[in-house]
Amino acid sequence: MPATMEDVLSKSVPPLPPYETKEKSPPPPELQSLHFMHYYRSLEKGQRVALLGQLAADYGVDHGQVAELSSKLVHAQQKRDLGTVMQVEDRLRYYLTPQYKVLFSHLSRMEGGMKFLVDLRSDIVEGVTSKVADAPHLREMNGILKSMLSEWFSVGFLNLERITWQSPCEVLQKISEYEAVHPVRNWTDMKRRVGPYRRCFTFTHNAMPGEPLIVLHVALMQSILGNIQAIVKEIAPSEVEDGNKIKSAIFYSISSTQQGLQGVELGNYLIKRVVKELQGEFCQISEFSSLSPIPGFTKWLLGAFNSQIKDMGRTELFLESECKEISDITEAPAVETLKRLFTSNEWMKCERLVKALEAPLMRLCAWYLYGEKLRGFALNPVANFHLQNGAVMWRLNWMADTSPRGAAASCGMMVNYRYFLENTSVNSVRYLRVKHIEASEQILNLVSQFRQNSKL
Ligand SMILES: CC(C)(COP(=O)(O)OP(=O)(O)O)[C@@H](O)C(=O)NCCC(N)=O
Repeated sequence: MPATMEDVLSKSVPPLPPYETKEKSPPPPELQSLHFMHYYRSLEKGQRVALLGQLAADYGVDHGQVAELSSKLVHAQQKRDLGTVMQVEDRLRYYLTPQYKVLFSHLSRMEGGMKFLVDLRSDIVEGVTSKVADAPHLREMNGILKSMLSEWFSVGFLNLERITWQSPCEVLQKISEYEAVHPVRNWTDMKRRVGPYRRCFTFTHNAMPGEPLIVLHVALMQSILGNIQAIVKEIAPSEVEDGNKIKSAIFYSISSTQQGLQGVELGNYLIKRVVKELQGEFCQISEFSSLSPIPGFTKWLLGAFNSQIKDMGRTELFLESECKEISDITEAPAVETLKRLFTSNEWMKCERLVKALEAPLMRLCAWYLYGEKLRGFALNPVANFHLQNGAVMWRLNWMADTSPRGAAASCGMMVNYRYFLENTSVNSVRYLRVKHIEASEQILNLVSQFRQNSKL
């Protein structure tokens, strides 16, 4: 008779030891936790979410115990009995521990257990976002497991590894497969990314050997670049790397490889750690900046454009003079041209059109990055990531990525988020606390041009 979820859970989730013997309770038999791992892995995706929902709901906090202790605490406070208050608070702290936390702790100490927990959290994250399971309990379990993972994957337990052409082939293969920003085309491309004037760093964890947790690609240049083709398409230089030429580090791709570590902020830690590494290697290096894509801009622009056409029969995103110039160049109504613009990169081959579109698209994109918000934070996820890290929205670049991918995502524009090392902490706090976006004069000028010339 196959075991039911309830059987497996009741046998493999160890009870919270009584408060009085919490220090002396032996761990549950490893077999129990192993059984849970094997059973969980045997389930289909949908069954896993159902089990997680049941685990979260039935093996969480003992609410009865918490309620009883809470009333005891109120009573002790009313009697101003500090000794009892302290005792009851310590019990309360203990009994606010969900039962499943004991299971997670045991799993983390088992062979392959950490990777299992990271993958389990990935399923929880998917369950929470897809809302298929008991959301409040699942959200609580997601938070508990995230904070446990944040401790287990804090910087002190992470290994910074530099990937080179001499790294194991399987690691280079993984780096290539994990690249989520500028896909690696072939082994020549991969060799270029770890060759002269390039660095590739990862964080690894001893509990997940051979698994790069997050990958950062860096270009070492004489100045902060505003064009990705100059980085990813360039043929490897014949010259040997000359450290004296290196003044700037451009972070041109960063990719997290474990969805289960979402929210653990590995990207922020990796960037800051790599900055220290590069400062140690190159005494002249003084500038640190990303060269970031702007995923979602074209889609946002098309949405705003279509709703204006639908509501008013015309667009107010572009000046009349701009529409006229576009229509003169294409000998077609500006609206038709602009619609084509958002769905193909043909316009990039027409020099006059590229020139005519620069001013409007740059001011619209600056507004999209600086003005469009989600719960008060930057709507664009890449902007939000770098601003959380304390970077400055520093420079918007025209024709920065003329690949079909760059054209489709953001009409070919890219942005530099610059890390002024002495200001990142202050900028990060201001962004997270009061949602202030630190931006350069170029960005602010483009935003004020938007406010004067375009209407959403
Ligand atoms: C940008 C990335 C690396 C941030 O990862 P991380 O620091 O772990 O984010 P989080 O812990 O804040 O969720 C991650 O969101 C990612 O891989 N995004 C897709 C690729 C990209 N660079 O936009």
